[in-house]
Amino acid sequence: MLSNRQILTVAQMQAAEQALIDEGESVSSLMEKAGTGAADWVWRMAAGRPVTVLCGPGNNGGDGYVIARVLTERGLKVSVVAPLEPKTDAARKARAAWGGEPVEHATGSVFVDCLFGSGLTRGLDEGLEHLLLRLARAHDLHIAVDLPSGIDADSGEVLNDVLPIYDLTIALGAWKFAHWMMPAMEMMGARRLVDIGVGEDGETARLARRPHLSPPEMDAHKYSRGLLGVIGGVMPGASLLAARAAMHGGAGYVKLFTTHPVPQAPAELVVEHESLSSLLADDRLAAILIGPGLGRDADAHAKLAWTLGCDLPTVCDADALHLLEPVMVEGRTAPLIVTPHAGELEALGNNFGSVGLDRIDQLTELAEAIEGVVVAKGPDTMIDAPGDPVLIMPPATSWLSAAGTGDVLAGLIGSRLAVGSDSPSGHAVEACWLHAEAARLAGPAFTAGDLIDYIPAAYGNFL
Ligand SMILES: NC(=O)C1=CN([C@@H]2O[C@H](COP(=O)(O)OP(=O)(O)OC[C@H]3O[C@@H](n4cnc5c(N)ncnc54)[C@H](O)[C@@H]3O)[C@@H](O)[C@H]2O)[C@@H](O)CC1
Ligand SMILES: [K+]
Repeated sequence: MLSNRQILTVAQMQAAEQALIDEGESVSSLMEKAGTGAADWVWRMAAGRPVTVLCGPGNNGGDGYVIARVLTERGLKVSVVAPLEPKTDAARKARAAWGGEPVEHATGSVFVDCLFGSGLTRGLDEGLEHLLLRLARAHDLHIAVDLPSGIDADSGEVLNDVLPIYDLTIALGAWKFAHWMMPAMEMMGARRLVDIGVGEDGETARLARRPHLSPPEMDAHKYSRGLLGVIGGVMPGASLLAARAAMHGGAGYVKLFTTHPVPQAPAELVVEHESLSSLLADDRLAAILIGPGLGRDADAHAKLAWTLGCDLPTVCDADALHLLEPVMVEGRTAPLIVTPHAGELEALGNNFGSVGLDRIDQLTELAEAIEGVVVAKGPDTMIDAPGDPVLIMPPATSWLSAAGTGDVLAGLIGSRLAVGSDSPSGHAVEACWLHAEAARLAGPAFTAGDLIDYIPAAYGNFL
């Protein structure tokens, strides 16, 4: 895979292609690069077996004709199915250069979908949907070129009810959002990127880079490594999970502030029962986490308002996200990180006036509104801070869909924020990677408690 991590919208991709054309490329020369690069991947997958290419009317179809030509030249048996005539000059030229005759139907080993790419404007009509599914069923291996046909490149929305599942998706030029967003990413199989010379643009969304963490300084002590205060509430279990995770996330000292008994707290975790105002007055506190197990009553509301008013670096998760209001973040200068899952993102959107938007716009508007970092959790976790490019985490194991894993992530983000060696969004990224890596190491069917046990080993993999 190329190191190119940038993720482009269709409009940005078109602008990037235009920039290459302005520098002397042509649509045909780009198509030749894209098609040849894709053909290399198909060639490897086919391993000598027959290939069927489904070509659509646009330049995605044009890529298909290039693939058909290259693989034929290399001696593979290639069939082309072309339900619609090529409509662009480059696609017509690519078809002529292939020079073969399309067939109505083909069976074989490898099916290559070049029906539509980033130019898809609506779901496939019944005839094309049936053809796509029939061809997919008639082959063992399924490869999508640029994008599986029938999905929206910018939103990752699947526009038809039933579409094939692919073994490999070959992105051309740059990743599109759909490659890394649900539900589309689930049907793509492995993802590979073919370089056609698109340059890096620091402004665009990107895949979050794997972090490099450092061990503590030689002269470090518990306070210099960072003191995190976790504020508990009516459900002690959630804040305890967060605090336990935080103890392994890099902070040198974790305290749990709660008025409720915490019978299972480990000996290393300091549990304080004094009033919140006196606890938060400790000027050694490097960061605060509030939300897991907090509750949503008037007491919880008051705790949240007081905490945010202290203007310390703060992570808000879970219940805090339902209670958070614009007035609570007004005038703050310290970093703020919020960690909503889909439902909490909706609740925050309602409170901060970012409703009726798609997920990316909601994420960026919310980051502006809170003047802080938003970690939109899910199988396609996205991270945004005002003025920064949107970051998307590579997918983690689906075994993370277990109760309490969000509390563990919140604890890790709080811990990294207390360490304070990077930007707040950098710390959010570190925590997401630690979380995903711990989950990978934990194997199948773990609980949130099990996950915590794997954080030190995960940490070791980023040192
Ligand atoms: N523009 C360029 O410079 C390059 C483009 N490339 C390829 O070109 C693709 C984009 O090409 P296009 O913009 O031509 O788009 P597509 O090839 O995705 O298809 C667009 C065509 O399909 C029609 N269409 C859209 N949705 C339809 C539907 N549901 N049913 C029937 N017809 C539909 C459109 O009216 C248009 O004629 C990329 O995905 C990539 O594969 C690559 O060859 C690299 C270079
Ligand atoms: K395609």
